[in-house]
Amino acid sequence: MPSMASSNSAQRQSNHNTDVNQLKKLKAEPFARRQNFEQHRKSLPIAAVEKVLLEEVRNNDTLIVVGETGSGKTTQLPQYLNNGGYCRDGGIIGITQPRRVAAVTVAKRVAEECGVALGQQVGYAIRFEDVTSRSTRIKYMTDGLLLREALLDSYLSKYSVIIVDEAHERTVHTDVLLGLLKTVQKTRSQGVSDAVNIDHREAKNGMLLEKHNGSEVASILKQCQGKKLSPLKIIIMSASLDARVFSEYFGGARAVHVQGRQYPVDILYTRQPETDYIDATLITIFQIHMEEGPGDILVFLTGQEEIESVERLVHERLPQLSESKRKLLTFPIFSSLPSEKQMKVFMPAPVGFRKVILATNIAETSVTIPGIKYVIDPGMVKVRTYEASTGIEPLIIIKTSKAQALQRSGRAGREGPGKCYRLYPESEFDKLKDSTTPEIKRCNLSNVILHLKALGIDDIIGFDFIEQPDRIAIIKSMELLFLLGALTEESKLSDPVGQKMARLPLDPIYSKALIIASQFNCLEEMLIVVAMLSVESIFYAPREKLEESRIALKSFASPQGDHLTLLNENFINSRSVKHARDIHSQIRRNAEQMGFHVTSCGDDLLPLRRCLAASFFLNAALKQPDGTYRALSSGLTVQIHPSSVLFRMKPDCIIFDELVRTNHNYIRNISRIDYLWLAELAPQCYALQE
Ligand SMILES: Nc1ncnc2c1ncn2[C@@H]1O[C@H](COP(=O)(O)OP(=O)(O)OP(=O)(O)O)[C@@H](O)[C@H]1O
Repeated sequence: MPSMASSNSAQRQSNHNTDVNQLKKLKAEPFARRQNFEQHRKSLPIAAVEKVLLEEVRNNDTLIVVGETGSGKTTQLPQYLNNGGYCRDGGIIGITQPRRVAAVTVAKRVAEECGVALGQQVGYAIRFEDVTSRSTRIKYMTDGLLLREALLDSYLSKYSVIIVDEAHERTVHTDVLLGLLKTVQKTRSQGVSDAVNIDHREAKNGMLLEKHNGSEVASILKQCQGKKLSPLKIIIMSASLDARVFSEYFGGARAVHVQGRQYPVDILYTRQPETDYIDATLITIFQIHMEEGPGDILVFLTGQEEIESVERLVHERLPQLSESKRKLLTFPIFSSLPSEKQMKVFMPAPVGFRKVILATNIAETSVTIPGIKYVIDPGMVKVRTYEASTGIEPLIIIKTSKAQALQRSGRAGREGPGKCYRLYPESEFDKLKDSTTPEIKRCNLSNVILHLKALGIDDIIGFDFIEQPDRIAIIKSMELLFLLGALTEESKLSDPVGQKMARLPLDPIYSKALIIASQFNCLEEMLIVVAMLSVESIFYAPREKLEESRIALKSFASPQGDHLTLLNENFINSRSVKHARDIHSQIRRNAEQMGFHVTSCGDDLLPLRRCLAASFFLNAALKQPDGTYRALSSGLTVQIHPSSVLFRMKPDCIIFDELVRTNHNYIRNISRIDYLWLAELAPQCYALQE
């Protein structure tokens, strides 16, 4: 027995030792990690100018910071400002990113560097996802989200500093935000203390009271009352930005250049132009895999279809390699991929495997994807354009700008030296445009106008944009909003339609469809349709099995059209379906918060089609004798896309969701409607002639 006891005690002793050792290890691990982070932070080029930067921010209300990719701007500057006292008195440092994935991953990284739980001192907020708390002092977010916040608090009063990151991308949100920040800064520096006025104004136009319940309104008013607004510091940041444009816009603001990059990136060009960049991409992937040392590969492609096709081709070719060389894993990332799938690219590859990330320009700026050593850049990008004369928004594939090429190569060289393979000759690089045409110059402006109107900015043409959008585009977009009932004849936001549309984070036509559906008692169905329309096609039709997939689609096609077919739950592309489900639950929550009644029209889907006619009436088309269609508002001759269930049926009158321009003007997502409904449901557009 004693021996037992002694053995037990020996066992206990040994357990105790193990526990203590484990505890020591546990304590030591974060300590070692923190030391690593400290070392890493000190080694970044920006660290050498920390003091200078703080001094510049102190002396200037607006500052432009330009530095090479990976120099530490996005992750470090907010931390410097926090340490420099800019969060005293509860102020928040807000950093905007053009893309959700950057906001999320950078926030995670900075929380780790600061040794805090994500959502505490460091957090992020993106559409429908808020990972912040009362203690958050450094907040990463999308530029679109900050614009939405401005609807609630016109002075952005909780922010002491706002950093607009990747400003060179000139997304439409960035441009609108810059204009707004300029006004906010001016007002705040005039020392406006009567913040209650903002809330009265908002309460008057019904926004604030609708958005919050009574107690929230009271608490917001309390926060604002008597609080003197502090001046707002604005920092505009990018690696490849034309500092002069921003400096001029902000009245000659100072620009600071952060010199140096962390690791070199070798840029390689092809000798000749490539005729097929997909094929060249595949060859380069395998060449790197066979000939180069360890390190993951990041490939830039133009969209989901291209990514999925390269993914398939890589997998088809892999079996031709020797067993030991087959350890290659592909990971796609594009904006309509659900976030948890997007996050997979940030996970390390299993030991011995090489990761190939197939990305759109979503991974072009701000992000650090651990493990990336090689970047393949075919030099192409897909952009949406806008033709004001016809109101159509074709997606086209164009060459990248120099700024984009630099950003892409900058995704390597972040953890060690890297290589970037540009799949075009060097002489071509010299011919590229310096920067991308700002989105505001090539997009439908109806969302922007709706937003500005909701912010109380009525004079859109007179708004101080960094670059004025095309006047005709403004007028056309206002016309569209008027026809949708969002604007009054005096061009004011209508109440309640315009107010509600401004609050729904959707394309105005989709918002309108939801509003009407709540009146037609088919919101349940319309929420599904809108969610499905918000993702890339849920139907998967590989080129080599086109006929088979068409037969499969037929089995659940609705003779009334594609919108009703979307309701039949025959989900095929699980990725898109998952994403559509997420969007569905988000917009449903949104609609419920706004007091919409989510009811179903049951088996009789007639109200849903009438509702589609009442919201998509600007996209109505009539069959012509030769089987093509004439789009009623633009007068364009269009054709039903072969993927539509109505491709062969060809009804007399239809509405469509999208026009895609290839060698034809194809329309997609189509529903059969009755011609007479147009005059009945959209008389503002189709009054019947006596
Ligand atoms: N998630 C991460 N994992 C590993 N290292 C990271 C991560 N995020 C940042 N880093 C490291 O921190 C460095 C600085 O990143 P940061 O995003 O601050 O640079 P930046 O100057 O803003 O670059 P860019 O202009 O490309 O956005 C990176 O080069 C990388 O070494």
